[in-house]
Amino acid sequence: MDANTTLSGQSSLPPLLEFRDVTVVKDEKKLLDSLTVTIYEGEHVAILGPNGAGKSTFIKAVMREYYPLRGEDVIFRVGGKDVWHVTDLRSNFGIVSNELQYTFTREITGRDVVLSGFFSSIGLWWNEATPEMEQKTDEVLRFLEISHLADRLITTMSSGEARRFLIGRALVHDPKALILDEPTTSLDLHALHTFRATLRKIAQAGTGIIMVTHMLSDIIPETSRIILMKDGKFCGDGPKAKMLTDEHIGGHFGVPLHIREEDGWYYVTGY
Ligand SMILES: Nc1ncnc2c1ncn2[C@@H]1O[C@H](COP(=O)(O)OP(=O)(O)OP(=O)(O)O)[C@@H](O)[C@H]1O
Repeated sequence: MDANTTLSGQSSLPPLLEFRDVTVVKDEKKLLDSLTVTIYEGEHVAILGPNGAGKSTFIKAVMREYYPLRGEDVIFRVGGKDVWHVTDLRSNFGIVSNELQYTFTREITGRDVVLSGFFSSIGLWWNEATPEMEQKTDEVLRFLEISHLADRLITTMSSGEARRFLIGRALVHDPKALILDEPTTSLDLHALHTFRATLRKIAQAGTGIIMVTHMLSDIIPETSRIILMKDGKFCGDGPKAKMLTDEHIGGHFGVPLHIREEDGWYYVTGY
């Protein structure tokens, strides 16, 4: 429990995300099924679920790529507001996903990838970059300790290096939370180590981390809350130590397994 959370589990900070009874249907298939959740500002949350659970779809709903079916009880609120211009959502959420990384195939530098966060674009419209944007970009590059790589073309970087520039791109708006969709896919051990250190630094600086993953080893020690997702539904939600047990996780993924905790990190063996 962090300093901003009361014994009842309610945060004293304002809700960042409030969903009630959110159902998303595509091609006559229910991708999200009556999701109800409140995530508070500054909370570090991992949403765990097997392949096809609906994790990426949930993120798409948060970013208003998908809208829920209408209903009397439905709440679909971000930062206390029901209606958003999609670009304004960026002040609440910075997003990092593999999907996004694959779109950066053009020959632009790491610095321009970060700067492009101001335009929600892949490339840049040069004449629109203001001195304030340039300054913020430099600040983010320094914070992430990637200034020395900034002039390299993104296409010549390793996956791990490129991933950190994508985080930079997501951070230029000082979002209240960073949303990460299976962020460690294709990272080697060294890249993983650096990436995790970066995430911890962001979490400790006060930006919420909301991560969807099927890997327990992705969950940084700062994460306090685990939400379990399967078949488009949330089927468990609670403090990390209570949720990350052999019984809960084994049952959720449908395999016998053993979970071991070491220095705040969780590892799965025996499956
Ligand atoms: N636009 C769509 N139309 C129809 N079905 C879809 C659409 N998008 C996703 N799905 C289906 O919805 C289910 C959930 O997909 P989603 O990508 O959200 O799962 P996920 O939990 O992120 O999975 P993974 O861990 O494999 O990335 C899958 O069965 C997927 O095939």
